[in-house]
Amino acid sequence: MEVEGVHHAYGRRVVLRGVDIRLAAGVLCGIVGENGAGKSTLLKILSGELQPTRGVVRQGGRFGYCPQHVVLNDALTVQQHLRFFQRAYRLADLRYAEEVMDVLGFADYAGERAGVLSGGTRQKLNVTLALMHDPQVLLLDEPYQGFDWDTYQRFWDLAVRLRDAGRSVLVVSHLAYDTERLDELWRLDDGLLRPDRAVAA
Ligand SMILES: Nc1ncnc2c1ncn2[C@@H]1O[C@H](COP(=O)(O)OP(=O)(O)OP(=O)(O)O)[C@@H](O)[C@H]1O
Repeated sequence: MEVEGVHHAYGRRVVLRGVDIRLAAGVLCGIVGENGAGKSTLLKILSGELQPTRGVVRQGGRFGYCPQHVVLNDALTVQQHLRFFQRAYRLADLRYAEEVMDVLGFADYAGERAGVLSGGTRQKLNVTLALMHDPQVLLLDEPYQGFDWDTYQRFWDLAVRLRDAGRSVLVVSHLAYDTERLDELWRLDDGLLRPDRAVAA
């Protein structure tokens, strides 16, 4: 995925002022920035949910997008969500989804309606729905919000595993914890992305 000169404004509020980034295969990349810096706006543009005011986004292959705000249907069970997305992604089975559920530790909730799940469990489902078709490019907006410590650790293990399997993983957060797990770290500030630290992979 390649992004060149992306600008975005909401009315007169300019949020992005020329963002460039290249997300290579087999790279685990982080973007940090203060609240309101424009991180979610950038991810919405990368995922195609939002059209930039100006600039180019080039992407190839399957991608998975985990939005910051969980989008679930409270009346449907976890299993029904998986089936719905299985159809949308045209998957033959749910084996990989079930593997991700095991890693995130919520396989026991398959029969529960989304409306009764705890915030952290809703987020686990949100992440699973973004991952279950094994995308080549993964865009994760504050993916570990509400996770307990164990799940948080397992989430990072999974992110590293996906990176090692050649996927591009982009994690956006307002907190820069665990930066040693990342290959690249960028800071979004004043509408521009600047390298915070670059580690040779
Ligand atoms: N639909 C919108 N209309 C108008 N302004 C918006 C809209 N969405 C976001 N903004 C504004 O754009 C700026 C960037 O918002 P964005 O959600 O991208 O920031 P963020 O870095 O993801 O913040 P946070 O860490 O709090 O999630 C903020 O000032 C926000 O108020």
